[in-house]
Amino acid sequence: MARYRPEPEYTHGTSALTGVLIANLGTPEAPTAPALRKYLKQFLSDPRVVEIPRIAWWPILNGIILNLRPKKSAAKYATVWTDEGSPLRVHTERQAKLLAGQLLHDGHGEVVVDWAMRYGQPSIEGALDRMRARGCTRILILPLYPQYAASTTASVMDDVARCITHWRNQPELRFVRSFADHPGYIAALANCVREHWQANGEPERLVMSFHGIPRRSLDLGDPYHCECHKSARLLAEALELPRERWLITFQSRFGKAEWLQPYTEPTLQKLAGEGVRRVDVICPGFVSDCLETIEEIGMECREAFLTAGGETFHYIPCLNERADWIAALGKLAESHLGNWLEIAPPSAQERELAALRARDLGAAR
Ligand SMILES: C=CC1=C(C)c2cc3[nH]c(cc4nc(cc5[nH]c(cc1n2)c(C)c5CCC(=O)O)C(CCC(=O)O)=C4C)c(C)c3C=C
Ligand SMILES: [Fe+2]
Ligand SMILES: [Fe+2]
Repeated sequence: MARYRPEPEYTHGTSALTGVLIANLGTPEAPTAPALRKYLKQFLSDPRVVEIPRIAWWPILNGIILNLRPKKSAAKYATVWTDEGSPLRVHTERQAKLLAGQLLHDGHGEVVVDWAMRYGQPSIEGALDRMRARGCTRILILPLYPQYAASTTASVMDDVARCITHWRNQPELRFVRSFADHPGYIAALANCVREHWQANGEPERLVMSFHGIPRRSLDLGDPYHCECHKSARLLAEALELPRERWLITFQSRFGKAEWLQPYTEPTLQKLAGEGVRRVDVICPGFVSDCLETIEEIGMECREAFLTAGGETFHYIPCLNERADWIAALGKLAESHLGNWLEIAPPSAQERELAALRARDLGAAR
C-alpha cells in the first residue's frame, strides 16, 4: 500500500467541517483478567506513562506486572462496573453527546463531536478516521484532563500525530493543552461542593486528591504538580475556605519510586490520628468518575480513614454530566474553536457536489 493512503472520501475545501474530539484515558473492555491484561499492556507500554528504558522495563512488565496485576485490578473493576459498562467509558460517552447538544444550543450545530480513548476502544485512530469520513478538515482535540501532564495530555497529542502520519489530506489541528484554571470548570467544582454541603453539612477538612505522577517528572519540568495546586487554590478561593480547612494530596501511586506527595491514603490516616472526625474528599483532576475515584477513594480511602479513627467520610462525586460542567465544556471548546466558528458550514449544494465527487473517485479507483 502507498505510504500516503488515498483519501477515503474526497473532501473539497468548501465542504470542510469543523470537529471536536473528546479524549480520555481508556478503560478495559470487561472487569476480567484477560481484558485487564490487554488494557494494561497497551497502557504500560506507552513510554509517556512509564519512563524507564525499554530494556529494563520489558522484563518487569511482561514477567511480573502483566502476570500479577490483571487479576487484582479486575477484582477492583468488578466493584465499580455497571450494567452499561465501565463508569469512565459511560461518562465520557455521555459528556461527548451532551457537548454536541450544548454546541447546538449555542448555535454551532454544524460542529461534529466525537469521542475516543487513548488506550483500548474506541480508539483515537478510529475516531479521527470517522471524522475524516464525515468531512472534518479542522479538528479540535480536547483531552478531558484539566491539568496537563506528559503522561496523559502529551500522550494524546503523540497518538493524534501518529494517526495522521499517513494521511494525504491532513486536517488543521488545535489542542486544548489544559484547563486547570478555566473559570467554568472551577465554578462547576465549587457548585458541586456547595450542593454537597447544603445537603450533608460541612466537614472539618476538604481533601482535594489528584492522581499522582512520579516525583521525577516534576523535577524534569512537568507542570502537572503546579497546575494541580492552581486548581486547588482557585477552588478553595471560590468556596471562601480558610487555608487550614483544605489540603492537596496525590493518589494512585504505582511502583516503588517516590511519587508526588503528600499521598492521599496516609494523609487521611494521619488526619484521623490527629482527631479530625469528618473529611470530605473531592478529586478535581478527574472530570469523570472511574476506578480511581469510586473504588480507590470512595472505598479504600474511606475504609482507611474510618479504621484509623475517623468518624465520617464523604466522597464528593466528579463533575460527570452536571449541567454547569457541560456548559463550561461548551465554553471551553468554543474559545478554542475561535475563528473556526466563523467559517460558514458547507451548503446543501456543496455537500451534494462533494458526495458526487466521492462517488466518482470511488468508481475511478
Ligand atoms: C504507571 C504509571 C501511571 C501514571 C504515570 C499515571 C498517570 C495518570 N493517570 C491518570 C488517570 C487515570 N488513571 C487510571 C488508572 C490507572 N493508572 C495507572 C497507572 C498510571 N497512571 C494504572 C496501572 C491504572 C489502571 C488501574 C490499575 O490497575 O490500577 C484511571 C482510571 C481508568 C478506569 O478505567 O477507570 C484514570 C482516569 C492521570 C490523570 C494521570 C496523570 C496525571
Ligand atoms: Fe493513572
Ligand atoms: Fe488506583
